[in-house]
Amino acid sequence: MSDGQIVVSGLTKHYKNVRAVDNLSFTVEPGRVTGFLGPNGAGKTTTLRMLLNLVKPTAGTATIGGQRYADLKDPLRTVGAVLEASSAHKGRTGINHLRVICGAAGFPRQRADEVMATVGLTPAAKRKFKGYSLGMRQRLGIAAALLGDPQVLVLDEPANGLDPEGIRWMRDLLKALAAQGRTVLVSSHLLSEMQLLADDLVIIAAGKLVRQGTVTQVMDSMAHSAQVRVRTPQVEELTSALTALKATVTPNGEGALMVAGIDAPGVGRAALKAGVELHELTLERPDLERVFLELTAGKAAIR
Ligand SMILES: Nc1ncnc2c1ncn2[C@@H]1O[C@H](COP(=O)(O)OP(=O)(O)OP(=O)(O)O)[C@@H](O)[C@H]1O
Repeated sequence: MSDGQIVVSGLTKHYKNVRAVDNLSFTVEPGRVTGFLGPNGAGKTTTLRMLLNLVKPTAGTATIGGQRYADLKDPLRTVGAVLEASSAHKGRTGINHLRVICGAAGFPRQRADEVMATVGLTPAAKRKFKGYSLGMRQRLGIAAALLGDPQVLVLDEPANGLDPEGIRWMRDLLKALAAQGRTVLVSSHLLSEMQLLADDLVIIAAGKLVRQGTVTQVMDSMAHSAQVRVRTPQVEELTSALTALKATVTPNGEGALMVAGIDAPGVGRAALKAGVELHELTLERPDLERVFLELTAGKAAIR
C-alpha cells in the first residue's frame, strides 16, 4: 500500500469569535491507530473536516500521503471517513444503501456484501435503515467508509452510542485495519477509551496541541504527578529527611503523608538513612483521566 502519512501543519480555522483550530501541527503514521483526543469543543471535528476538504482552513495545510485531499487522484479509494452517526435513506435497506454508493463511486457491487460482512452486519443487511440501532448505524457508516478499500481511515467519535460489546468490536476492527498497514485516525473525548485502542495520541485543547507521542510516552509525561503515600509514627523526622531531598510532603488528612518529587524507593532509602520506621509505602498512580482533564480544561477556559 502507498504511504498514507497524514501531516497537519500550522492548521488554523477562525470563525467570527472562535479560534476553533489554532496553528495546529502533528503527524499520523500508517500502520498505527492514532487517537485524536480533546474535550468537547477542542477543535477535533473542525480539524478532521479541514483534512477532508469540507471546511476551508484560515491558514496552514493538511496532507494525506503528501497531497491535499482536494488534489488526491482517487480520494474515495484513498481515504474513508466516518464523520457522524451514519445517515441513509430511511426506507432503504443497509445493503442497498451501500450498493447505491458503489454505483455512484464506481466500486464493484460485491464490495457492498464484503464490507457488510467485515462490520458484522450481514444478518441485518436486508433490514431497513430506519430499524437500525445506533450501533448498527455506526457499523454501516464504517462499512461505507471501507467500500473503496482505502489506505487511510478517519473516524470522528465512532464509539459514541456504542455499548461495551460494540466498543470492543470497534477496537478490534480498527486495530486489524491498522495491522494491514492502513493509517487509522480516530477522534474521541475519552482518554480511557484511547488508552485501549490507540498506538499514538494527539491531544488538543482549545484548538492547540497539548501532547503528541506514543500512548506510553504521553502517559509517562502525564504520570509525573505520581505521589508516594507513606505512613510513619515519626512524621517530623521523615518530613525533614524528605524535604532535604527537595520532595514535597503533604499530610493527606487520614494519618498518611503524600510525597511528591521523589519515587517510592527514594522515600524508602531516605527513611532507612534517617532511622525512621515506615508502616506503609505505596505509589499512588494519578488518575490519568483527571490529569487529562486538568491538562485540557485550563486551556478551554481561555477561549
Ligand atoms: N461553523 C461554525 N461556526 C462557528 N463556530 C464553529 C463552527 N464549527 C465549529 N465551531 C466552534 O469551533 C470550536 C471547535 O468545534 P469542534 O466541533 O471542531 O470541536 P470538537 O473537538 O469536535 O468538539 P465535539 O467533541 O463537541 O464535537 C467550538 O467552539 C465550536 O463551537
